[in-house]
Amino acid sequence: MRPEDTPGNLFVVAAPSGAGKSSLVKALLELDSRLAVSVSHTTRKARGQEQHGREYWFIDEAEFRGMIDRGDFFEWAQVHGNLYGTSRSAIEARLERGEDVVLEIDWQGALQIKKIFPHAVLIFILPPSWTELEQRLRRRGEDDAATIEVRMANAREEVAQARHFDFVIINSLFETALFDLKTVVHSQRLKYAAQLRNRSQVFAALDLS
Ligand SMILES: Nc1nc2c(ncn2[C@@H]2O[C@H](COP(=O)(O)OP(=O)(O)O)[C@@H](O)[C@H]2O)c(=O)[nH]1
Ligand SMILES: Nc1ncnc2c1ncn2[C@@H]1O[C@H](COP(=O)(O)OP(=O)(O)O)[C@@H](O)[C@H]1O
Repeated sequence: MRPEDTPGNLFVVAAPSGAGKSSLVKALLELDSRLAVSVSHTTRKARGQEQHGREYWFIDEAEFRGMIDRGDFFEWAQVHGNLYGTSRSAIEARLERGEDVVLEIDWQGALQIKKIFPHAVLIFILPPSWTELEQRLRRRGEDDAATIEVRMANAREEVAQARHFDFVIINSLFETALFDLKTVVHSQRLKYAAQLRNRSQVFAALDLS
């Protein structure tokens, strides 16, 4: 099966660091049992509460380069000085089984994914302002001042990429942004179902069977 023929829906969520993408995706997953998140590989060091295999597969650069050489990644990119990648094993089997998958990756990865999976739905999350973005990074309390500075500088370039995405959601009030995200997911499922000719497939896709 070619990647673009896989029956599952693929959602890609990108945002500048601190915009609230992980919080939104986590809340979405709690509400939507048909959605699974793909766990990426990274060379970044784990933060306090993060667990190997839950937030990320934390590996060193030699291991990461080995995976690149073996063609294990659908996409990978350097972001804020670290390497991040989506492995084939993280999403291929799920999509082939017809399950919906969400990727939380940066804009470079999102555009690579769109080339491989043209049906992927790209969603960009924006913060309400630069000031609020910086405050969220500080309030999160996970990064030192230098790291926050790099992320704020990179945010300018990242936000400029929003125009390549299918949807843009402003995460001002959390519940409103979550509702917007749910609507995009629901709408994509309905669109996919409407394209199916077989009645039972339509019902299954709508979860009405
Ligand atoms: N291209 C790509 N980017 C990723 C992947 N996983 C995470 N990222 C992105 O890397 C950036 C930094 O992520 P992270 O270190 O978790 O910091 P955070 O966004 O501040 O929580 C974010 O833009 C993520 O979306 C991946 O597999 N591929
Ligand atoms: N709508 C919101 N209003 C206020 N704070 C938020 C909102 N959404 C997320 N946050 C907070 O902002 C910080 C960054 O969110 P996070 O999900 O880690 O961002 P990202 O994954 O985009 O880097 C966290 O402390 C989170 O609780």
